[in-house]
Amino acid sequence: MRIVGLSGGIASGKSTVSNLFKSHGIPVVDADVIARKGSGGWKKVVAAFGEEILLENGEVNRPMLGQIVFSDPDKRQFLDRLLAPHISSGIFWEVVKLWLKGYKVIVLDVPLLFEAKIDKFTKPIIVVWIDPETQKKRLMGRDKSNEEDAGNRINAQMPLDVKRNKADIVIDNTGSLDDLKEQFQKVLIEVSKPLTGTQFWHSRNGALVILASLTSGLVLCIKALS
Ligand SMILES: CC(C)(COP(=O)(O)OP(=O)(O)OC[C@H]1O[C@@H](n2cnc3c(N)ncnc32)[C@H](O)[C@@H]1O)[C@@H](O)C(=O)NCCC(=O)NCCS
Ligand SMILES: Nc1ncnc2c1ncn2[C@@H]1O[C@H](COP(=O)(O)OP(=O)(O)OP(=O)(O)O)[C@@H](O)[C@H]1O
Repeated sequence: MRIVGLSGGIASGKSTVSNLFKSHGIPVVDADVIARKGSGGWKKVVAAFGEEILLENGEVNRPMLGQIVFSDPDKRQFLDRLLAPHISSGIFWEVVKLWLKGYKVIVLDVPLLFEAKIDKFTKPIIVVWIDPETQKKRLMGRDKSNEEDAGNRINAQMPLDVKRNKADIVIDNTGSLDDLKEQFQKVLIEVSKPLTGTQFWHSRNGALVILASLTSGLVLCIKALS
């Protein structure tokens, strides 16, 4: 199985690229662990930040929690530590489900792929890059936020240029959506190439071949001994 890593900076265009993968039939696992009411991550967030962080329907008020953690680095690190095990196990089980379904290529959309050291499990690693000015503009436009708030969120992450240097494939999303789609076509060809030997043996079909070989080997041994 090929596990492609997808990362980038805030508002650099990861979700837009994710949607392109999905529209081409490639499943995307994302790291959203606190959304579901009653989940382990949700319970920890409520215990740590209080019920005032909840909306009337019991879901986490994400803009409110974002406001709290992005204006206080200690609280953000605390939230990260709280959620890290849930993020890892959530991703792991989603990958297992897709493996069982026989998918050969899947994408992990993880904003903090490098920070959380999940990059070592993914190949290739795609980073959606954008120039800093356009990033701030798009972030402020999308979230209707001011410059200070946008700056806090951008500064909470590893600099995008550092992420770019760690990438196998860089998508530059500074231009138009058509530019992005053009680059995406090349990326799609790259990630859809035949699996390498290791990736094949790590896929469900590879595991079935191993199982079938072991079973027939065992049967032959038993026959030879009887
Ligand atoms: C802070 C929260 C409530 C904000 O929720 P909201 O719906 O407003 O934003 P969303 O989840 O879509 O995140 C938007 C972007 O913010 C950035 N971001 C999110 N969390 C963090 C963080 N802890 N540190 C740095 N950047 C972050 C990412 O680029 C992300 O793509 C939420 O992101 C959260 O719970 N974050 C902590 C855990 C987490 O999901 N970490 C990122 C996954 S590895
Ligand atoms: N090439 C583009 N041209 C113009 N707008 C774009 C382009 N790509 C993305 N956008 C817009 O920029 C904003 C950020 O994009 P998107 O939500 O995909 O980023 P993201 O990296 O997933 O963000 P986050 O880190 O906050 O989850 C959105 O409003 C999106 O519609």
